[in-house]
Amino acid sequence: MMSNNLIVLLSGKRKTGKDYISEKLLKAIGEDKCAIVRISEPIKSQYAKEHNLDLSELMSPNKYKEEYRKQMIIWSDQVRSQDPSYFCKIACSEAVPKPIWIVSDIRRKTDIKWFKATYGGQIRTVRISATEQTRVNRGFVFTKGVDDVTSECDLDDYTEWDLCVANDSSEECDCVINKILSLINIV
Ligand SMILES: Nc1ncnc2c1ncn2[C@@H]1O[C@H](COP(=O)(O)OP(=O)(O)OP(=O)(O)O)[C@@H](O)[C@H]1O
Repeated sequence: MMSNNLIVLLSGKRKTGKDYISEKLLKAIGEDKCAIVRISEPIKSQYAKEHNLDLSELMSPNKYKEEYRKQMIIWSDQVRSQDPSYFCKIACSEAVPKPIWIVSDIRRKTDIKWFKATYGGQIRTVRISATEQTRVNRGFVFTKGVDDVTSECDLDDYTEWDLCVANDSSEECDCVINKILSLINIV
């Protein structure tokens, strides 16, 4: 990436709308200036490779993916115990160079630490929330081994967000997009 560029780190619990907001931001900023970076991509591709699985199935939001979610969390934690920023580094090295990156799935304090240590003042952090009822309406089902472990809970007590936003409705979502755009000085 060139200097003076920005990286927006998005965090939020399952079904708060991280992907949804990332796609809306991408459209609002424009694909010429912006790319979505997913830390889950190298996790899935490396997991698939090591376990001889079909990556396209693993990437799709279906039952197959859900079955492997727990196993992938355990496997990726083992990798992280050797190198906490392993997947962040791969995701960034494989990302398309653009002035603005939106990292759609920040889950750990060590992720934020690595991004800040590597990209310094280019980082903006955003926490997305939604009520439990909203998340349930969007299909959230509490799953042991997924929703009660570090990957889902590590950032619950993080307080240094540049911006905290609620995404419970389409009206709120427009407001969320505008707030993020003004955080990165695009409006
Ligand atoms: N503001 C909104 N208005 C309407 N639908 C929304 C809104 N935000 C999210 N959704 C819908 O809620 C569902 C969950 O959103 P999304 O997949 O973006 O969540 P997520 O935080 O990325 O979840 P996960 O961590 O499980 O991947 C999707 O079907 C999405 O279209």
